[in-house]
Amino acid sequence: MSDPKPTQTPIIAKPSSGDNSGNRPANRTAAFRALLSYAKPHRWMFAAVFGSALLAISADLLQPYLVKIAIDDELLTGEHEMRKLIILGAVYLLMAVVSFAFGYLQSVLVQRIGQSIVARLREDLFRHITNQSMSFFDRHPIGSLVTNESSDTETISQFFTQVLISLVRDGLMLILVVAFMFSLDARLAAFCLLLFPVIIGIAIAFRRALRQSYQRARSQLSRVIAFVAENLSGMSLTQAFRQEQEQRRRFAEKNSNYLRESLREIRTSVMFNRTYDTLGNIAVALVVWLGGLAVLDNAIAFGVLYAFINYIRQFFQPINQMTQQWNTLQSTFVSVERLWRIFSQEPEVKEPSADEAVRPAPAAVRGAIDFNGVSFAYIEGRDVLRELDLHIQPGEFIGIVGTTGAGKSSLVNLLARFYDVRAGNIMIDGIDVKRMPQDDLHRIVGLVQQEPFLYSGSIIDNVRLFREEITREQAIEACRLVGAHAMIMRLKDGYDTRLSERGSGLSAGERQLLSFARIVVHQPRILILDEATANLDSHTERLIQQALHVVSEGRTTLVIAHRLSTIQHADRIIVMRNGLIEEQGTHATLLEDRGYYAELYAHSRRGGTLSHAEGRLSV
Ligand SMILES: Nc1ncnc2c1ncn2[C@@H]1O[C@H](COP(=O)(O)OP(=O)(O)OP(=O)(O)O)[C@@H](O)[C@H]1O
Repeated sequence: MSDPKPTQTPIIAKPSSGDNSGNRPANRTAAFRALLSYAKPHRWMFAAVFGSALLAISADLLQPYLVKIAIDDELLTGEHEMRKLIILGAVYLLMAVVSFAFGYLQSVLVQRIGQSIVARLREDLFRHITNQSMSFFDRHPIGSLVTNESSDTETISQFFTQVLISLVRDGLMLILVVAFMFSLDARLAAFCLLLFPVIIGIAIAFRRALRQSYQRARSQLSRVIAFVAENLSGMSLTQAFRQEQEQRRRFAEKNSNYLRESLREIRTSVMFNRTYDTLGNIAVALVVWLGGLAVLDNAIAFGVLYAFINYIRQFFQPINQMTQQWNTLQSTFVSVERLWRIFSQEPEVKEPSADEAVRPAPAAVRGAIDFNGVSFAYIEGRDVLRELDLHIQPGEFIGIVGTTGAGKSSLVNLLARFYDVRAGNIMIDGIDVKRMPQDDLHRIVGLVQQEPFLYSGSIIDNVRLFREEITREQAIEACRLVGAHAMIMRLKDGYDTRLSERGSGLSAGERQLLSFARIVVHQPRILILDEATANLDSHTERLIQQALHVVSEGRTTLVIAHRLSTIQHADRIIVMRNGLIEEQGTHATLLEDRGYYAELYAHSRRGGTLSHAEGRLSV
């Protein structure tokens, strides 16, 4: 019942062989090389950016040179020709226009490249995550995956739109400024280059402070975000236990920590910029002094001094810009490594190779299921199912009951191949589930979860799961069949009612009815139902019973039951305890045996549910 898994591979999905453990520290160089491979398809655009930057900067740098010509060749010679001055003025204006036009083009192109790279990256990442096995989601909290998908990809976008462009543009600018200065006067230019070590020294001195303050501010911000996310999802608990004031106090504390660190970061950054500015001003003063002496000695022309003063300012600007990218570069490293770690993980549940794959036609599947000596562990060494044997006939209705943690959900998770068995095998109609492509398997095995997941969208979309080939009429007919029609018609917009996140506008029972309708529409040959533990009112419970009766008709059905009434009429009831099947039989034979099931039954008659901790009877 899952959507088909796309086969297109992401550019950075494949780490070199031997590097796919996923848990070992990511290799930064390899990660960056992979990231740059995303830029490869845009190489011509990058060339256009480079060309535009070159033109814009050259036009910028020519302007002081034109003024220098006007001063030295026209104004100070006393033989100035108006025509030449007008031409110089016009060229100056033209240069300003060229600088504007190509500067604009370069910025637009670079944003375009950056955004398309990141859109592609986000898509690949989402595809990669959706292809992962359930064990991956056990290891990666949803919150951190959301951060990967949103802010990590955004940081990488900044790498292309800010860091890379700064390296190109400011690097070019620096080279051209130095070239212009040397062409004007090698001595003054050499003097300016002496400032380089000072500039580098200041950058190094500030770098540590900048990085630390940046990291501290980021970590305080992520604490604020995590706290808000946690609180929003637990809001009902907060209100039920009157925790609002305490939570507000904790939030205020985190918020003020973030404020303090942000202000510190800004102070460090401003201090750094001002220091640079001051250094720039000192350099100008020195140039005026040294250059002024040279002009008085007639060693250089006045226009040269004028142009030099301009260039020395432009000399500091790119260096300042490039050092400012340091923080972004640092966070890009962190983000790339984090994404690389995700991309390096191969799904643990593997698709069968073309030779092994068996693709039974869903309609021809009879629905016989065999668990042969199945052992399974989520964590190595801690088996939750132990050499379990279970053979189910086509069309059989199986009820599964047992203590909490007995392994009921694990059993059905293995049948749907969310995880792979550690030992033994699971067959459907004699075919090992490992040999069925997952698309086919999920068309054969339909699942109604304890907490059915509803997408934000309309009711109709949720029933047909966005599949266009299923008509509205078919979806409505399915809802009628499972008895959900009346309930849906009571909603504001009927079948077009838009559900909020996870279907929070509906009750647990209503959500289950909708997922029954999905089963009717998608027609899997095997149905797994993890019954909702929520206490349903007797009317909804009756509706669910009837719906279950309808959807189990002609299908092999496995129901993990929390209410006895759901499975009392099952063909067979499996009683599980500590990863083993303790008893099995019909309701009547199990009661006769006076074993664990009879004990559970007596307990449920007193008003308890069927699963409880380690077999201890608690109401
Ligand atoms: N994702 C997981 N990672 C690690 N251990 C898990 C995971 N899911 C379940 N377990 C453990 O496996 C054992 C069996 O769990 P399972 O969910 O199959 O029990 P269950 O019989 O369905 O229980 P319940 O009736 O409470 O749903 C439990 O000890 C549980 O703690």
